[in-house]
Amino acid sequence: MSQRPVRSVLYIPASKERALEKAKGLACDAIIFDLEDAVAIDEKVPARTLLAETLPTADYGARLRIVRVNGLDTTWGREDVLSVVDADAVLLPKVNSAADVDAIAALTTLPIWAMMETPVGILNAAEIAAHPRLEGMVMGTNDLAKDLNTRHRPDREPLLTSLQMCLLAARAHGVTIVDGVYNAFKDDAGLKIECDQGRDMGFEGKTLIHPAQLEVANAAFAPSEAEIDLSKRQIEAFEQAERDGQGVAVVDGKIVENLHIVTARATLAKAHAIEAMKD
Ligand SMILES: CC(C)(COP(=O)(O)OP(=O)(O)OC[C@H]1O[C@@H](n2cnc3c(N)ncnc32)[C@H](O)[C@@H]1OP(=O)(O)O)[C@@H](O)C(=O)NCCC(=O)NCCSC(=O)C[C@H](O)C(=O)O
Ligand SMILES: [Mg+2]
Repeated sequence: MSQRPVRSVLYIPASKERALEKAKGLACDAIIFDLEDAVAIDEKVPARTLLAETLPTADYGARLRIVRVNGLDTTWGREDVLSVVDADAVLLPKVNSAADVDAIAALTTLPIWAMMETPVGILNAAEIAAHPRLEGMVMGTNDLAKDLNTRHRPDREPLLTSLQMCLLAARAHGVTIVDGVYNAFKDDAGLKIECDQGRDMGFEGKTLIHPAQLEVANAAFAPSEAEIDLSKRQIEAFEQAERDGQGVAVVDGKIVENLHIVTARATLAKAHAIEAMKD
């Protein structure tokens, strides 16, 4: 899991100069500068050039800077990867196997993230997550829904198996993982439901397509005041129990063991990391 908050991961088409500028002041934890699906064919090369010029000098503060390149089987993929020097990670779309990660690893020394959005990729999630150069996974729920022939439903039931397989793989191998996008960017209520579902499942954040979605995602993936308060009380109670020679404490009528303290400490660490992002 990431030590840095990745509650809100905003896609920005790298062709849009205005959006590249605007992002410097947006409350997102991470940015995906997109050279792939958000960029029209005629704009691919100019967008790559613009991004290569922008990233070394632009101040994006503490935001994680991830560049999504075109696939290595396209005209642009290889040059895209070679052009990315100043970023925190390179994101490869439509990853199908660990061999795909090998292929991009041969072109860059930057950390690698993988889009999980093909049926073969989902079936190979464990070997992809286990790749030594892989640091993050991003669910591509639009491509996945297309390839699975599913229809979008508010409960995302047709996608749950795929989402959980990737989560299992990410958790098993200590890799960061964020949820897919919510296309209806003016529907805050629907976005909140999907963010809450993703948070409950274990995702660390959500990918977003519009600045209007940031607030909902940031709130959903941050520890709530109630969670922070409970974590503090659990730690206090457990430490007292230990001093009393006990291995278990009780808080709000529920047992608290060492494993709960691991979660409580992680909750407080995340809250602190989010606070630090504001500096
Ligand atoms: C969806 C959009 C095309 C809407 O654009 P627009 O009509 O320009 O929106 P607004 O007029 O409401 O914009 C208001 C201001 O906000 C800025 N803006 C808009 N979007 C972004 C953004 N993503 N990042 C930064 N800034 C943004 C505008 O410039 C306006 O600023 P100002 O001029 O100062 O008022 C547009 O939002 C958009 O292009 N979004 C990104 C789409 C995208 O990246 N798609 C690809 C990723 S999704 C995907 O591929 C997932 C995956 O692969 C899968 O398979 O699921
Ligand atoms: Mg996609």
